[in-house]
Amino acid sequence: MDRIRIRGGRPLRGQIQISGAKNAALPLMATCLLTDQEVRLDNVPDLADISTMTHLLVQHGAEVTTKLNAKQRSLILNGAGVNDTTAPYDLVRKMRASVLVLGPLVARHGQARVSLPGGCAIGTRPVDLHIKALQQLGAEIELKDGYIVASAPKGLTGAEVAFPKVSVGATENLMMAAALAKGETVLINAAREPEITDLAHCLVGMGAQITGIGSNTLRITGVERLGGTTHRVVADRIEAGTYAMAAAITGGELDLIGVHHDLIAAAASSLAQAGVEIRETEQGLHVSRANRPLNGVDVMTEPYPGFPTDLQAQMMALMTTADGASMITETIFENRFMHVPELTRMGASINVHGASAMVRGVKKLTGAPVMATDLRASVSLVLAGLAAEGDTILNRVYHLDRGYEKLTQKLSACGAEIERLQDAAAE
Ligand SMILES: CC(=O)N[C@H]1[C@@H](OP(=O)(O)OP(=O)(O)OC[C@H]2O[C@@H](n3ccc(=O)[nH]c3=O)[C@H](O)[C@@H]2O)O[C@H](CO)[C@@H](O)[C@@H]1O
Ligand SMILES: C=C(OP(=O)(O)O)C(=O)O
Repeated sequence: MDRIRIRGGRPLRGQIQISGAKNAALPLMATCLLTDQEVRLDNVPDLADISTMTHLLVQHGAEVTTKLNAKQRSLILNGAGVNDTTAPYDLVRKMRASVLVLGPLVARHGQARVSLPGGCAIGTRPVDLHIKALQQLGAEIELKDGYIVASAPKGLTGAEVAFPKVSVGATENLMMAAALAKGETVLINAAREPEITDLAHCLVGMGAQITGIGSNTLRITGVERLGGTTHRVVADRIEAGTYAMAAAITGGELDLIGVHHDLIAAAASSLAQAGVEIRETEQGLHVSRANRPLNGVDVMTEPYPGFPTDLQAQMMALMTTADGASMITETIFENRFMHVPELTRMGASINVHGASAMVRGVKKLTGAPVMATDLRASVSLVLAGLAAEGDTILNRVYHLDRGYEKLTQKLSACGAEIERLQDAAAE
């Protein structure tokens, strides 16, 4: 298995092009199941999760073609030939976002058999909200042999759905299903993440009728059929936030190209409180901590527009070297502190009490062999390695391949000493 070796201590300087968002591209790809016309997605990142979603859609009978040019990667998806409504365990277990095919399949094909995703390193992650809400739209659903078996032979009917808890995936699944249901669906307490807004705009491009986009109440009037569209995937705010924190932890400065301040407002505000300068430029954002101290700040994860859980591990890595203490509270997932023991092995001082971690800044981190069990925990160790004295060897690099396009190339172009060691070369 590949590893990454980092020799820390070099401030990052330069430009990083921010890729299209994984968490926007995945639901956008599922929209091809709603129509027999072509959906073209531009600015799609080259990631393992995108390949997994491609395999799943092809397994359903969709055609997926990749088009590359110097500037971007596009996918052309065609769901005209969809003839298999099963999402098998082997693909769903690799990537939980596979459950996003459930709503489109049952809405357009009247049936779906989707493996239950199960838990993962960050928590139990049930899909009860997806199931209950689809039942409210008239789908008959039973759980059988580890699968969600859904049917709606006469189609779905719009309804008022009040989510008891904010869920990104459930909002996305229901938005796609409701777009083809009869009559009006109202989604109350819907998630408002930029990836949801992006999906809504794409659906509108396909002919869906949606109002309240960007708010927590979405009104969707179903249409008989949806058509094709061309849509550009929104910039990856989590990738941008990660590189902003990489600039900060190394005491460097970076230009992040292609991202807007609004997308990372909560993280930018925490970084500003910590003493990091962030300003908008014509092309994106300039992030700088050159020659400035870093202060400890308290952070609590919340649904958008709050501080994103997907940046919690990276923020914690940053806080390990701040002046003073920082309290980091995770409210979205029950088990998202898997990075703590590894950061501690690199010299960090962190005590976890339930959902909160008290981080006391230390003068320096030291390199170590480390590994993590999920994507963002893994990248937090990369950030720690960039700042640490000596060498860090990161194992289980496949987690990073799920969510960071060209990670080592982007960082080394900005002066990081980082390389990927392939199998045999790995120590
Ligand atoms: C592919 C993708 O976009 N993944 C993101 C998405 O995941 P995902 O869509 O899985 O996350 P949700 O917003 O659904 O989860 C939020 C919370 O609700 C709970 N829950 C969710 C559904 C459900 O049916 N029942 C239930 O109890 C979850 O266990 C979790 O505690 O949003 C998360 C929260 O911003 C991000 O960390 C993930 O990166
Ligand atoms: C948790 C994440 O992804 P997923 O929901 O696909 O596991 C993530 O992107 O940090």
